[in-house]
Amino acid sequence: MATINFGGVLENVVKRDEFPLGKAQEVLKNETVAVIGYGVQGPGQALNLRDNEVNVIVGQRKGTGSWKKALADGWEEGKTLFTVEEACDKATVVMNLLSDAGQIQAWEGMKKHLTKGKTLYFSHGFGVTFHEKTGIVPPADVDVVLVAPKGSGTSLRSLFLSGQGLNSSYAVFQDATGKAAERALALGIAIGSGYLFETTFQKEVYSDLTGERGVLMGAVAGIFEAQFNVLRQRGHSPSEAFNETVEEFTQSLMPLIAENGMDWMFANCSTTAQRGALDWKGKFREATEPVLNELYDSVVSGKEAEIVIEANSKADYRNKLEEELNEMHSSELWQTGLEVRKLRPTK
Ligand SMILES: NC(=O)C1=CN([C@@H]2O[C@H](COP(=O)(O)OP(=O)(O)OC[C@H]3O[C@@H](n4cnc5c(N)ncnc54)[C@H](O)[C@@H]3O)[C@@H](O)[C@H]2O)C=CC1
Ligand SMILES: CC(=O)[C@](C)(O)C(=O)O
Ligand SMILES: [Mg+2]
Ligand SMILES: [Mg+2]
Repeated sequence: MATINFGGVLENVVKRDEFPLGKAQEVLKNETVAVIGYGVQGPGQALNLRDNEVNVIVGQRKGTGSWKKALADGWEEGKTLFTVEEACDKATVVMNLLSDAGQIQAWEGMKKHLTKGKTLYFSHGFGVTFHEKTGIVPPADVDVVLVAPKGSGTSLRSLFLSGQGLNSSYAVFQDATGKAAERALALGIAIGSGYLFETTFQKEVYSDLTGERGVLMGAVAGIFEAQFNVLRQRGHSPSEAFNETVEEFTQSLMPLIAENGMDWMFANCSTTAQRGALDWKGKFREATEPVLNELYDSVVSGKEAEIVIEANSKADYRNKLEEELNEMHSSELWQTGLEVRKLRPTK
């Protein structure tokens, strides 16, 4: 553990140099780790574990698209690729990376195999926190832990391959063996996390649902649409509206924020821009803070969980999501984006 001063607040975090991969491998050396679900997080975590020489198998519904993806990634049926229940049976560490709605449907079948001393792992606090809606109540004699990478499984894999890592939170919900925290950290390091910060299942799900509905996805999508629309309505060309809303943000200014913070990005823009942005920033904060509070309340009340469970438990939930993403894809905004991306010079 390292104590870091985050802008005046002290917090304990776990870095790779204090919990090196060798230590994680030692903790996991007698474990059979089953990654259940091969959607987005499944491949990222399973492939990183495999490359880190952890004894890992995959459990997935046979014949699905994800099953085929697992085969294509080199998992072998009957050797390292099994049905969900078979993998849970063989495993000592069960990593539940099914979709949050899928976890509800698969739970009874998985629970049978969670015998004394095993570890049950999640990458989201959803199922356990909203147990009244999900029915996910782990047996008392298993360790229950969480490692939640703060980003897409796709990035978890690509950053691992480039020698970097995504930060993750970790939590212990139930420590039946006295080893739950050590196991959580070992798994966190072995899946390729950057640094790990401690949380609880409840705090993880509250912050995660807020973040993705808010700034990370919902808000950014909404504010892009709003500004693009205003510029188009005021007579600007698609090129101008798109470049001034999205392309400049992702290609020029966002990387500067990532590199050295918001003030650094501001400092690299004109004094004209700085003056105006500093003046308007407060207005945007005030306009959005009530919306974010409304969102947080909706998360805490369980309403967001209910909506997700109801929608994503339907047989055709993927078609419905795809339809909505297609609508986004075919909008003038994102069709402009498609063309603008093609116009990016290549080396
Ligand atoms: N997508 C991401 O990058 C992130 C996901 N998470 C969390 O990780 C977990 C997994 O998420 P994703 O990878 O996005 O899941 P996903 O939506 O890609 O689904 C994963 C797998 O679940 C399987 N599945 C769905 N319903 C099933 C059922 N009834 N029975 C058996 N299998 C079923 C699907 O075949 C699929 O392969 C979730 O708890 C999610 O909140 C956390 C951080 C980021
Ligand atoms: C990628 C991630 O961490 C999200 C946005 O919370 C999710 O996919 O659920
Ligand atoms: Mg998240
Ligand atoms: Mg999430």
